[in-house]
Amino acid sequence: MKSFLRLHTWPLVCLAIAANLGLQLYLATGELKEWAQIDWMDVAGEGGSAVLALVWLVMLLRSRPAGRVTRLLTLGLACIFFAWWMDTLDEFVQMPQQVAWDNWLETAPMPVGLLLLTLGIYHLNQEQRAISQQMSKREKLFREHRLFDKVTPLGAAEYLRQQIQHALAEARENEQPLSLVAVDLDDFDAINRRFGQNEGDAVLQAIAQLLMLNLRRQDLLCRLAGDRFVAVLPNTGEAQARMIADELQQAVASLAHRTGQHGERLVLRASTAAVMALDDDSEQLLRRLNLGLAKAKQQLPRCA
Ligand SMILES: Nc1nc2c(ncn2[C@@H]2O[C@H](COP(=O)(O)OP(=O)(O)OP(=O)(O)O)[C@@H](O)[C@H]2O)c(=O)[nH]1
Repeated sequence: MKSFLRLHTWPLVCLAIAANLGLQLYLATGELKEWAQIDWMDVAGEGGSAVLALVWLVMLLRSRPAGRVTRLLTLGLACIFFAWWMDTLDEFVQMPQQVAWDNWLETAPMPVGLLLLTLGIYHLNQEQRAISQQMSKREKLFREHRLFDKVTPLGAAEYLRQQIQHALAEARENEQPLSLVAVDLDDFDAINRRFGQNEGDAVLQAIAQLLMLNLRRQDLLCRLAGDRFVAVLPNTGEAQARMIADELQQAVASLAHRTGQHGERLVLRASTAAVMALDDDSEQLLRRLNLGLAKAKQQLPRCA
């Protein structure tokens, strides 16, 4: 609970301030109703809805990683909670006849909240479709458990090798280019040492999801080893593969990953390499890719 509160301090504090401001405003302007004037059915309906909106908000914040979808859904639910909260206060406080802004406070946040929620659900849907497309590739060989990684939902090294062989054969048959891109986290070992293996696993999972979302429908992402991911890019030349590698590198650098225990923000960086298949077989192609990555790593500034 403590770590949850620490992770989501800002949205929760802002919501508490807004709810409290609403309460203070009503108390300063109106008069508390007599016990007999209170409509308890309305209190139960509107108050219950406000509580449910708050429960949804907490469930959302507990289950989702930070990002645009989470922000939109959080804002939407916060507006909906606020509208129901103000509606509930109305049952306890009699506002003067001439005051009209209380109606605005009760009704205006609701359509705004629903709009934000709709936008959030739209982007969530896009995100899920991208993940499902990647997952469906995994399901093709679902029974071959050993081919799949234990930490991320990706194919492991052997699966990657098989898929490169298939992709090479297909590329030759269709006379199309084929490229590979590798993404390798920089100084990942330090995360394991500082935060432990479980946090390291969480980072690998977040990176796997992020890379999948940034690849195209036809691409296949696998985890080659440790913190090294490889994407197979059908019908892609070297220049385009290089561009995709740069995009993936930027996506990693802008990921806002926070540790599960203390909510510390981790700054992640990755090195990338891109190669296009020439006359090589899958092993030669992977070797060239690893060489490219070793070169990129050599250019990194090293800590003393
Ligand atoms: N948490 C976690 N760590 C892993 C896993 N597989 C490998 N590792 C660790 O990943 C680290 C990889 O270390 P290195 O290859 O030196 O990579 P690095 O620290 O990113 O260094 P550079 O690549 O040179 O920047 C090692 O500490 C491995 O123990 C895994 O499944 N989970």
